[in-house]
Amino acid sequence: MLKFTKMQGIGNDYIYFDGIHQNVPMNKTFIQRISDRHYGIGSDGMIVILPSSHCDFKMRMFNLDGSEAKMCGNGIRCFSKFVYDHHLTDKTYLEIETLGGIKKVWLTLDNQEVTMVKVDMGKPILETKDIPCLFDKKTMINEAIEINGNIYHLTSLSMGNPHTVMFVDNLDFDIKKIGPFLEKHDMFPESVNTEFVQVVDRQHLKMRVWERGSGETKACGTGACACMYASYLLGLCDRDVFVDLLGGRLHITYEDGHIFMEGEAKRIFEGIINEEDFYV
Ligand SMILES: N[C@@H](CCC[C@H](N)C(=O)O)C(=O)O
Repeated sequence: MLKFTKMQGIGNDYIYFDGIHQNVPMNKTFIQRISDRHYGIGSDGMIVILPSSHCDFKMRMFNLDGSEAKMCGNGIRCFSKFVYDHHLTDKTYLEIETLGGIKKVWLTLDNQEVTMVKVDMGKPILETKDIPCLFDKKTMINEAIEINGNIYHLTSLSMGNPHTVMFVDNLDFDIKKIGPFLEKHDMFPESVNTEFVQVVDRQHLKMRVWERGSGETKACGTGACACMYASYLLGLCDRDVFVDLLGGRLHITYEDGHIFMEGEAKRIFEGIINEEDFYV
């Protein structure tokens, strides 16, 4: 039997497992089935809390299709609430090992309950070879790219995971027509998360996201950071902005070369499953 907690950060929902006190299966079939919204618990994917040799904890995260990602912004906020609420730590400053590097996290408490979480998301990476993005220039900043006979201006970067950002006049469009196409485009050998961004003013951005491995989600924390940094690079916003996503708002700042993200983290429910039920 496996204990789990379903949590969400502005609507980006994952199933969280304590992998310190129980053995958590991390194979694709199990992840796809528990994440299924009709036959499983239902989520955008799965996140596992693990011990770390040099940090407070280690996070591993998996998308809905079972693929593993190096970082998850909304996930790391809920991860941090999980370890505090489950008494795995009493610290309100944490260092968390991820496949995308060590992330520093600050918890805000209200009546001993974690409500808001701030994360140092690190330095954005622009070099195409490190995103990775197969493009014949060192960076892809507002480059006109032809896709399916249309020209799109893309800015690509890594926030530990790959993102490409496209500016649009409004967010009311059929994301299924373009999201999956960019996700699987040859230009991105490890696939990509795409942010569609509308600039409201210099302190306010709106975005929708098509996530690699999960499709359209209500929010993406690394995506909101990518969207802010791309907008900042192009001179479209200040260093301190609010990003509105379908599921809620994140506060993103750019300080001393690092991106900081702050937002809510919420528990939805807890439960116990029999692993075997998810292989049939
Ligand atoms: N929703 C996440 C990002 C999850 C991983 C992403 N789909 C990828 O494969 O890179 C976030 O909040 O950052």
